[in-house]
Amino acid sequence: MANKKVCVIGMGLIGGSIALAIKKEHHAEITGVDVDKNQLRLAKSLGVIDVCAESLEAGAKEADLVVVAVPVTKTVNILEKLQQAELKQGAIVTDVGSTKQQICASADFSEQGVTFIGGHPMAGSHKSGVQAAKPHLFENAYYVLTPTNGTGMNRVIQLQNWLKGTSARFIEMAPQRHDQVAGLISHFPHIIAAGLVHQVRDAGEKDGMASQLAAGGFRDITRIASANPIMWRDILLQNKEMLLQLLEDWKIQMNKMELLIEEEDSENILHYFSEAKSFRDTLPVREKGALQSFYDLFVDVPDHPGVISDVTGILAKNNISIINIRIMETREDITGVLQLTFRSETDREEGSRFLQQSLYDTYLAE
Ligand SMILES: NC(=O)c1ccc[n+]([C@@H]2O[C@H](COP(=O)([O-])OP(=O)(O)OC[C@H]3O[C@@H](n4cnc5c(N)ncnc54)[C@H](O)[C@@H]3O)[C@@H](O)[C@H]2O)c1
Ligand SMILES: O=C(O)C(=O)C[C@]1(C(=O)O)C=C[C@@H](O)C=C1
Repeated sequence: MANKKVCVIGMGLIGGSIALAIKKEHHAEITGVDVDKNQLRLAKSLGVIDVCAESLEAGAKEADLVVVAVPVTKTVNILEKLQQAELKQGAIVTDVGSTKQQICASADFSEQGVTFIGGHPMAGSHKSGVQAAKPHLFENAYYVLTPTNGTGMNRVIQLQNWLKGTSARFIEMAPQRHDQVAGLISHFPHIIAAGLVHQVRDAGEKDGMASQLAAGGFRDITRIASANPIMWRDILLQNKEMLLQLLEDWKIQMNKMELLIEEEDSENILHYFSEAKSFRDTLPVREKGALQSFYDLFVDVPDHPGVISDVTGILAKNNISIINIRIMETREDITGVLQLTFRSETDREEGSRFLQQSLYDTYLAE
């Protein structure tokens, strides 16, 4: 799509990643808008956008596609402003918000000859800001679109075409259904993660031992508590009814567990964990979406000082980031195994290639 224009409002993690994904597939000029001028300048210097807009209205005016990527309460304000603004006839406006009902209810562009289609790429990170943006952030993730009955099929296809570079899997859903599902698998777990962190903090242990020992499991289950608090405050406020219902269900579940422990009901405690394990084990592991997925690579390493920094150095030199590294127990025939965790299949493949070029043996699990 040559000579086309895209406007991305909100130059953070998601806006930046969408802009990069669009750049991969289209020769469009991308204009960025952000209230934080530093983020906007950074986006320009990183090559995420081509132009910094002076204002929301100026940025959106000539755009064929407008993507709103700000916290969800701000999304509603911005959509209202866009409805008062001059937009290009036939443009598509979309958003990336983690909630859909209030946003979609606030978007009526019919008088402007513009189509609004709500969207939510169901992958992300606890990091914020354009510096964390990646073109492949949504690779293999579900990308929910919420067209209404009146949205032409060709408009949905056009939007999917714009977003082709995300390599995401599009799925259509009604806004209400989206908020139910996202509440269950994303919004509510966030409350629990933050709650667990509060529980440790409030225990107020003087020797700080619990924080010091908080390792593996605790860090895994609470990673998302490090996410942007403004983003999550807004999500909770917009999905109020569903979250209140889920809190009620949770209390019932915890009361049940309280009783089982009180009664030392070993059979049913075992049953509770076994059932959870069976269900958890059936969830897709190599796909993003409801659950974040990671891509592991195993590397045989000799027992030699500096080997870890050599491996990480090779990856860093080639701009491949890893999100975790673990030294696994030594096997008899070789001296050590490093488990490297990548964010995407592409990163893992590239990482493996560069390490093999440096004569490391790499392999996947199983
Ligand atoms: N982070 C995730 O994992 C994730 C995943 C999918 C969807 N989302 C959704 O994406 C949206 C953006 O999240 P993010 O993680 O990119 O946040 P972020 O904090 O990285 O970026 C948000 C950006 O929006 C800007 N902004 C705020 N108000 C603005 C306004 N009125 N006008 C212009 N710019 C404004 C901020 O300055 C910031 O640069 C949210 O709606 C969130 O629910 C987030
Ligand atoms: O991986 C993370 O850090 C996320 O929290 C990503 C996550 C999620 O809950 O899965 C968070 C909010 C978004 O709306 C979509 C994805």
